[in-house]
Amino acid sequence: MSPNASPVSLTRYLIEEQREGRIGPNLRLLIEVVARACKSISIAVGKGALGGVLGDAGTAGEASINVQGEAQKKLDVLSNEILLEANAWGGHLAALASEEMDHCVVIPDEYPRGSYLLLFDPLDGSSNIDVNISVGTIFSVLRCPDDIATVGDEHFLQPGTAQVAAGYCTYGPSTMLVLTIGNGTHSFTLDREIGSFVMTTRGMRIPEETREFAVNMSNQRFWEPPMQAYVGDLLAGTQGPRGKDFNMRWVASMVADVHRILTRGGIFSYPLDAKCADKGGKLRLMYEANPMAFLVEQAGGEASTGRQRMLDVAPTGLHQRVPVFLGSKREVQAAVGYHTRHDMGSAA
Ligand SMILES: O=P(O)(O)OC[C@H]1O[C@](O)(COP(=O)(O)O)[C@@H](O)[C@@H]1O
Ligand SMILES: [Mg+2]
Ligand SMILES: [Mg+2]
Repeated sequence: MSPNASPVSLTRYLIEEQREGRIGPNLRLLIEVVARACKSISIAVGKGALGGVLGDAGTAGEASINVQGEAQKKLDVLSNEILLEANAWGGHLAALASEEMDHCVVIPDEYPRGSYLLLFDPLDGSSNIDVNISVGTIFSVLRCPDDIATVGDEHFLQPGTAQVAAGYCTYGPSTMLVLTIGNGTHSFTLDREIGSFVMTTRGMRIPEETREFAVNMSNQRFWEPPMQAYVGDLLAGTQGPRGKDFNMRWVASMVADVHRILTRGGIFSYPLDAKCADKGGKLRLMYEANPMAFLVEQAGGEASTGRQRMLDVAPTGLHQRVPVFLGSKREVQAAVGYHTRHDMGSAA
């Protein structure tokens, strides 16, 4: 446990925040339900091959494909079902949207309509499931407009600044929930013996400077010129204009890469490249980039598309993709600088 952490459970933390008037009882309940679902996913992930949950979803040799055109893993489908079932009874939610579903699921009329919208990436880093590397769940909470007759996908299309809560759960050597309700970013570690999340860092802070970057280098030749120039200068180290050597890490689970950056600094980027340019990027705005941007800003970092603050992007689709740069403030500003200078026509 970090020296500044108080030994409080997630439940107690949320009750304190409610007492302070920062959240209402419905948002508290919603976060508790998501956390409970994450515990179930953690158990399924932890069983691995013994639970029969590894490998691709689908039957009779036919791959199951999601709305993104990506093959689903069994755990993608199972995690999605766990989150849907946990939230289905209503009360706190009006509708849910997921990476794994084409459109939102609206809480049926027979249940009271809640005041929130929940978005999630039920299992992030799917390519790592079968090789026992950390994966995670990412979630974002928005308010549901109250002057509407029926809820639809369009009501989710709110900028990241409208998020009232965001978080992720990482299923690694330990299971950790990292949460913000707009009052700092805090981490909770699952105590498996007692079955509850216990706060292990209150107020995570990302160092402003870094010597570590995270990017999939195999895409280098597909990047735009400003990204080529930026990473070229990182690789030049002490011999180049940055004047320092950089280290590189790439887990290929956004949750794990962002968790490292929240813990010890760094910059994470999934830039625009020629392979994904027609889609706008690789990572999804509503349930990957925006919740991570909220967490990172609340920890003193920055998050950008390279050309715009991430949280200011006006969404146009539930599954919209964006380029992503996030992490240590000065390093994100440096990466954005290359894009700005390039777009202004000067040498990056
Ligand atoms: O395999 P690549 O191209 O390096 O992409 C890795 C990225 O894709 C993702 O796995 C996408 O998430 P999903 O697994 O939820 O589709 C990110 O977690 C990760 O940062
Ligand atoms: Mg993902
Ligand atoms: Mg996913």
